[in-house]
Amino acid sequence: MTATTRTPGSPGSPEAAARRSDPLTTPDGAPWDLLVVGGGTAGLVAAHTAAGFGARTLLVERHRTGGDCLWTGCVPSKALLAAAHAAAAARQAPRLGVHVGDVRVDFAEVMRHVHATIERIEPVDSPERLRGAGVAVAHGSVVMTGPQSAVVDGEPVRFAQALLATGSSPSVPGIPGLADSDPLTSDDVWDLTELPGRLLVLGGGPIGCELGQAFARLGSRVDIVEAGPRILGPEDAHAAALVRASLRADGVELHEDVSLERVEGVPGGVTAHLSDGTRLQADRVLVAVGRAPGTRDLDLAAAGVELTERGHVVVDGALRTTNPRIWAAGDLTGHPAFTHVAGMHGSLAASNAVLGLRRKVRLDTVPRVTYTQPEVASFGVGTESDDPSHTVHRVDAGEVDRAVAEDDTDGEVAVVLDGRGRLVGARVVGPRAGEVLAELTLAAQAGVSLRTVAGTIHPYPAWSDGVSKAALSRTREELAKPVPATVTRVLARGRRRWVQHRASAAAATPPAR
Ligand SMILES: Cc1cc2nc3c(=O)[nH]c(=O)nc-3n(C[C@H](O)[C@H](O)[C@H](O)COP(=O)(O)OP(=O)(O)OC[C@H]3O[C@@H](n4cnc5c(N)ncnc54)[C@H](O)[C@@H]3O)c2cc1C
Ligand SMILES: NC(=O)c1ccc[n+]([C@@H]2O[C@H](COP(=O)([O-])OP(=O)(O)OC[C@H]3O[C@@H](n4cnc5c(N)ncnc54)[C@H](O)[C@@H]3O)[C@@H](O)[C@H]2O)c1
Repeated sequence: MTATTRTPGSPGSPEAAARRSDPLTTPDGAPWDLLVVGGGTAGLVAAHTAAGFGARTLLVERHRTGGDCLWTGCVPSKALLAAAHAAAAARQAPRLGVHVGDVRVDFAEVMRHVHATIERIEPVDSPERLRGAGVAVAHGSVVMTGPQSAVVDGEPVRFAQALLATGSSPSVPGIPGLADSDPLTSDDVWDLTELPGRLLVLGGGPIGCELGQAFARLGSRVDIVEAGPRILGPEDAHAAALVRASLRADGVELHEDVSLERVEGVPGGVTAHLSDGTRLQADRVLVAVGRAPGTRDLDLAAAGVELTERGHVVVDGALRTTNPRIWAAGDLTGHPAFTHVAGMHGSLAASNAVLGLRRKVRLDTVPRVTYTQPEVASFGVGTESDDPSHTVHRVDAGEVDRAVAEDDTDGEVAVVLDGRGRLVGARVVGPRAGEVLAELTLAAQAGVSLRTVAGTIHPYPAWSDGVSKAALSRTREELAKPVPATVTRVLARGRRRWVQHRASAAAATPPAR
């Protein structure tokens, strides 16, 4: 934990290292081949890719490289969930005959684990790693001044091409009294030193459900207020129902299809007034109602880069903006806001820019995983598709022996096929759902048929047995159709006659001496 014992900003501290800037001009004064704006996942991967191809690349980051994922997103949230799920596993152990006594959570230690996790991963995303790969790194805020020019904290910089990767930040709605209640967001919840006794989570999307469950399992009394009809809106009703039941078992109070009308400060906390008349008391409010693209301060109009109504950068399938010399990747594009998308798109946009390619993004196989318990993982067409040509094959976790052995059967594997039998979507709910889904994502991406998945030997009793069973159920259904059923019956009958014929021929032949 040396980083926390140094004086912030002192020479040699991580803060000072993050602020060290390379010159904004190339050694010969020519424009940069690629200016990368933003050092989150999209910018980091783009800069590494471009420099790897020999492009003279400058990355400018205004805060700290690593972006949302490392400092305030995926990494701390999964570290917090690891502690929360460990507490829940200890509490649930008696159902397997294991008694661990009272479970005690030390929140300060949990947060030390969260920050130690960030610290262990940080070097991978560091300016030193970028410089080692041949990327020049500068600290500062970029503002565009023209189609091929910008300033970094007022200093001019010229580029042949640029790649925008400024990400997104939490939205805080203008609900009366909310701003005055000092609400937490995913940006600063990691600074908490004490577990809030009562936490009101506004928004039941992935952040609201993951953090709501985490805080409940660590000991907070949690209310989640979701304005939409149900939590985890893009997932289907069955997946949401399984997560809802699990959250309730953790003691979370869910208020779905209800909005927060106003927040009133009271001694020691707030009273939240909901549209159904409910009043909730809370010590803190955590706002998780979506994110706004980081495009406001860039003066993109000066560069000829158009924005959508919601402020996302307009990009074509090759991630080129309306300025043909400027590309964009990550959360600011409005593509699914995930680290794996930001990374893949950062790499693709950089290769397109530097090598003059026109490779296109593919969005139909983008996986999304919510790391609640049960975990929910899906891609492509949902199981509630109203296209009559789509068929859905489901396997309940109760049919998966591993789930039975672990007494964890609240889940399922479901695959969606189009009218031509192609895999166009899948959803897995249960332990390691993200890992289990990966095989199906690859199959859809590579155009591998479900019959090939069914014919692949899956280890028993792995969680992937559910995928194998779903694929086999489809194959059996295919074989039961009139034509294949007739063909297989005819083949079996013919084979039986042939075997009988050979047996009687052998019986009629005298044995050789
Ligand atoms: C709580 C939470 C949990 C999450 N969990 C997951 C998860 O489990 N899995 C997953 O795939 N995704 C997860 N995400 C989403 C994921 O973090 C983002 O999709 C991803 O980090 C986006 O990367 P990015 O590069 O587009 O943007 P960012 O990481 O936001 O990077 C943008 C960078 O640009 C810099 N910047 C902005 N403006 C300027 C400027 N003018 N000049 C210079 N620099 C600038 C910023 O300082 C920032 O460092 C989570 C998000 C949150 C909030
Ligand atoms: N596991 C993961 O991959 C993961 C985890 C967390 C976040 N993320 C990414 O971060 C993004 C942002 O997450 P998020 O959960 O903040 O946003 P979100 O947009 O995915 O969900 C926000 C939820 O808040 C609800 N909502 C909106 N306004 C509201 C209001 N005034 N009151 C109550 N509810 C309201 C919406 O109906 C929605 O259900 C996600 O879209 C996701 O891409 C990913």
